[in-house]
Amino acid sequence: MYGQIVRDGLVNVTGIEDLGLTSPVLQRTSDAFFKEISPFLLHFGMFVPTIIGQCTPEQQAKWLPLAMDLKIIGTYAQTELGHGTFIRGLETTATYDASTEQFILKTPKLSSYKWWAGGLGKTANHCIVLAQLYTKGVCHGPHPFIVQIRDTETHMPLPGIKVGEIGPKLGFNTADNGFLGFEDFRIPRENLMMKNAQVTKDGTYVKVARHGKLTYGTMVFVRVMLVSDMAYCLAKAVTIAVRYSAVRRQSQPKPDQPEPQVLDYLTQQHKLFICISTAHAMKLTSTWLWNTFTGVLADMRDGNTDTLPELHALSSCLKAISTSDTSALIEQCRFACGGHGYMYSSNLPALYSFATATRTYEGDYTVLLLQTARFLVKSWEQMDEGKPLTPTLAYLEQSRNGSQVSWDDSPEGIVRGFDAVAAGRIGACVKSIRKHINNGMDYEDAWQMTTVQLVGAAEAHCRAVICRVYRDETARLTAGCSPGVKAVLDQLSTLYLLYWALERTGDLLRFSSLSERDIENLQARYEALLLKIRPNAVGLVDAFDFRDEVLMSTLGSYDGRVYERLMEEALKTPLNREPVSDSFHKYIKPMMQGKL
Ligand SMILES: CC(C)(COP(=O)(O)OP(=O)(O)OC[C@H]1O[C@@H](n2cnc3c(N)ncnc32)[C@H](O)[C@@H]1OP(=O)(O)O)[C@@H](O)C(=O)NCCC(=O)NCCSC(=O)/C=C/CCCCCCCCCCCCC(=O)O
Ligand SMILES: Cc1cc2nc3c(=O)[nH]c(=O)nc-3n(C[C@H](O)[C@H](O)[C@H](O)COP(=O)(O)OP(=O)(O)OC[C@H]3O[C@@H](n4cnc5c(N)ncnc54)[C@H](O)[C@@H]3O)c2cc1C
Repeated sequence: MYGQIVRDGLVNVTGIEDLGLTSPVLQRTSDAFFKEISPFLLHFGMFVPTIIGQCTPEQQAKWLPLAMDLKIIGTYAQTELGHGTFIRGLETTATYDASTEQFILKTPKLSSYKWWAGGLGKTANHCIVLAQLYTKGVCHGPHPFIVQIRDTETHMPLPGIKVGEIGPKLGFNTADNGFLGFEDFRIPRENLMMKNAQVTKDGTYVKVARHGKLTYGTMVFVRVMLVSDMAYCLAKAVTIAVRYSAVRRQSQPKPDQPEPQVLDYLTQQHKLFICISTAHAMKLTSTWLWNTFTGVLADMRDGNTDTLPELHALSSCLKAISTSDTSALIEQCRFACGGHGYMYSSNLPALYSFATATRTYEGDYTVLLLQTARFLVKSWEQMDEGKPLTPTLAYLEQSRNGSQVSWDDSPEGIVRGFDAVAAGRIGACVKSIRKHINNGMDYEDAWQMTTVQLVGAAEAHCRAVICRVYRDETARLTAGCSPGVKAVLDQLSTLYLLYWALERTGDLLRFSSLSERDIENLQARYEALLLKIRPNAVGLVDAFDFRDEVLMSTLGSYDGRVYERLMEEALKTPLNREPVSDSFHKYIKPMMQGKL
């Protein structure tokens, strides 16, 4: 099994390398080899980006060619058995020994063991290790080190290294996630990645970065990438589910009528068409976020970190919401395919297990939304002090006078409605925190007592950002399209707004003049729009243009031969190699004869 995985991974990687392509393409093409992920994903997805983001030019000149030519294979080992979210609580230490100009790595107890790094179990021979940096008796917090853990010739773990595979998981089972422990393991001083902080030969710590959190930069990059990845995963899942729903005929709503395609049921359209819209919404938002990200990087290259807090807040909530929505909607696609959606050969289980993992790794959902909430509350307080708001929070101004937004069910009006909900929920959080403080709580406790509302406020902010970006980008990109294409894409973006307006009627009643009659109108418009989209549903998923080799699905193949493919796959299963399993003779027959 593992051997096949590595072979396929290398065919994929070397094929991409020969074509001179980059890691996102690796992620895309690896889908033709793996239903889950390549064992080399962490190498290209985090090890290489960390060398680029955390190393000096001299260090990059040494390590980057080795990594890009696969002369070394790396991963990213930050999480430990005892800590994943709380990076400042990581227990692995790197203590500088000036007499030898080395760092001594230690995992002082079991909970300090690195745990989870993809590819660490059996594939990688190097890794990025986040460890608490000690020099001259002072701890300077977690810093990144590049560490060789295996002999590049024999692949044996180096002396002082304990490494292995963590065992089966819900998914990601082609990633050999591993554990790693250090017993007084020495590395050269130069293996501290020194772009943002340095240690001189005599052990003096020199802070270089203009911002205290640049060590967390790789995580911001991956969070930005994952929004795009989620769009891609959801597009695959809804392609499978819509194509299957066009093939599947079931039940008889009208006597003496043939069984209809299940795609003709309004409830099926309700399950699936939001998935098509959301895939588009996430893709357009991910491109917008990527452009924001590259803009902030450019600012930081000019020494300006002022735009980093907003990027952190955006990448945190968009990663949280895109992964949460995608996990839920891929499961909805599975539900829409009945029993056959539960078959591994449908590929929906693997897509779900990948997406639901992404809701956790690279930053847990709740934790990241609270990071965004921290930025929202700070922005509200700055607005109160008359300071300017960042672009994505301009809508807070409308809440300054506290007047209720009048409901307008045009697409632009619905977008403004979501702005009002976000502003209202952030304001309610600020009010709650201030109430608790006035009642004698300190700020930290007042914050903790408001965290349920803060998570909701961050989600509302994120939803408002997605709605606005999706609406604006659709208008911009369809300006040059044919009327027919423009009409269909406008239907999808309007469906997204109507769907979420109906999901959030409580908030809209609270923070806008939405009435019960307005809700009835929204529901009627939504249902009518589902019917309008139905004729184009298969064409819309075909437009995602997934080859069968990438979709890897008995239910979603282009030719629609679902039952034949299900049976073909069933007959391949090892249990069907012999008509009678030897377990019959060993166990069942003796049991039937009372001999067990
Ligand atoms: C942020 C934490 C939760 C807390 O950190 P802490 O140090 O305690 O800070 P705070 O006290 O909370 O805040 C202090 C201030 O710092 C600001 N801050 C915090 N973080 C950042 C940041 N990242 N950037 C900037 N600023 C930041 C914060 O706002 C405060 O500011 P202020 O005082 O309010 O002004 C932190 O502990 C944390 O981040 N925890 C989460 C841990 C985590 O994310 N771990 C990830 C481990 S690695 C992992 O999980 C790997 C998984 C496998 C990945 C596989 C996929 C990889 C490749 C994907 C490539 C896909 C390609 C496909 C492309 C395509 O589809 O096209
Ligand atoms: C498939 C997979 C692959 C991974 N790959 C890697 C890898 O390659 N490299 C790597 O370093 N790591 C990796 N990880 C680890 C991953 O980054 C962590 O699991 C993730 O960051 C969550 O941290 P945790 O496990 O400590 O969860 P915890 O934070 O312990 O979460 C447990 C609960 O505590 C809650 N919680 C925690 N802190 C707070 C708070 N401040 N306020 C409110 N609630 C809170 C969470 O919301 C959650 O409900 C991987 C994980 C998975 C699942």
